Formats: sequence, C-alpha cells, structure tokens
Amino acid sequence: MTQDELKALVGKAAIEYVEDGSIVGVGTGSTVNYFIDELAKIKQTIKGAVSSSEASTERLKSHGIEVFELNEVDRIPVYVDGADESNHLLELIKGGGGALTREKIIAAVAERFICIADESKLVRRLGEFPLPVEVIPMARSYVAREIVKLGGDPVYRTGFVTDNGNVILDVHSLEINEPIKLERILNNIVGVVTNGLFAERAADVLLLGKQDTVETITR
Ligand SMILES: O=C[C@H](O)[C@H](O)[C@H](O)COP(=O)(O)O
Repeated sequence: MTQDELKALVGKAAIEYVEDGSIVGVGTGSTVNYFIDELAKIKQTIKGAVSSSEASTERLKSHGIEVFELNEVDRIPVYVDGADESNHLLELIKGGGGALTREKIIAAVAERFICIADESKLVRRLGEFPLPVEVIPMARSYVAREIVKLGGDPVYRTGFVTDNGNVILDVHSLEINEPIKLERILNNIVGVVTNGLFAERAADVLLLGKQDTVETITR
C-alpha cells in the first residue's frame, strides 16, 4: 500500500470512535483530510465539528458539516488528528502544517484523542522531525536565541504565517529524552505561543496504518 492509501485506511478506521449526536474535534493535515471525507459519509449522525484550522474548516464546510466555535461547545468526546511523529508512549510531535496551537487547545478539551498516522510516523525517540514552535512575530529572534541555549537549531519558516497571525521556528537537533520536561521548558520562553510537543496531553489511542491492517496502540 502507498503512504496515501495507509492514511486513507486510518482515516476510515477513526470513524468507529465517533459518538452519535456528538460534536467531533477535527485536526489538520493530509491524514485528517481522509478522516473528514469519511466523516462526510456519516454527517447525518453527528451534530457537527470543531476545527483546528482554516483549511480543515473549509473542507468540513465543503462537505456540509456544521463547524462550531470552540467557545460554543462544552463537550468534545473525541478529537481525531494526525502527527508528524509518535513514540510508543503516544507522545507526539505535531505542527508540520503549522496548526499546532489550535490543535493543542482542542486536544486539551477533548475527552479522547485519537491519533491517526501511517507507520512511518512511529519512532523510538522523538526529534528526527524538526520541532515546530509558534512564536509571536516580535519575539522571533529572542526565542531563537533561547532555543540555541537549549541546544536546538531553530530555522525560521519563511513566508508562513499561522492562522493566529504568528510565525513558526522549526527546531532541529534537539535531544528529546524527556518530552514533558522539554515541552514545559519551551512553553516558559516568553514569546512562545505553543510548541509542537504533545506530551503532557499525549494521544490516548494511535491508529497506525500498516500494510493491509490498522494497528491500535493505547497508552
Ligand atoms: O500542523 C499540522 C498538524 O500537526 C498535522 O497533524 C501534522 O503535521 C501531520 O500532518 P500529515 O497528516 O499531513 O502528515
């Protein structure tokens, strides 16, 4: 199976976690796009969605799925999203598409976080994928210098602005031995909005697309 076919497989598998009559938390990215397309097929059975990006909102609406503001919603039973990397504890790196902040907010609200990914995303140790950090634009150079002190090599994602009007530093060469600790340290740098480590709020279930099968990994 191709990588796209594996993404489609897990996008479909995630549908079984969706509760009837609920508002579904929807992530961002090429894997989630398959989930959105599957969600469209059962849209009569759900109330609607809360979306983590303008791109996902557009796709949801194009399928006729109602998109709610998070502030209008008091309960999200399930959040479905992809990842750039996952370790075996279901701690993730996210934000390759720059949607990390809204994703992290919805993941915090959701009762269950179902991560969907093809098998290339499962790693022994996080950090091969450069860690995205969303930063208030005026703090970019300061935050970059602080990250260098931590041993990282931050690269400004030029020409990219997040849905929140901020910029992204992609941090290479970080040794991520203690993801929760590093997530907290990065969050403490003034000017950082969010970092792409999802370790304090890791996924609850990882649906991993493998050749002809979906492996379900839980914490
Ligand atoms: O900002 C983007 C998100 O964190 C995505 O979930 C992540 O980059 C994975 O995307 P994809 O499914 O396209 O590999």
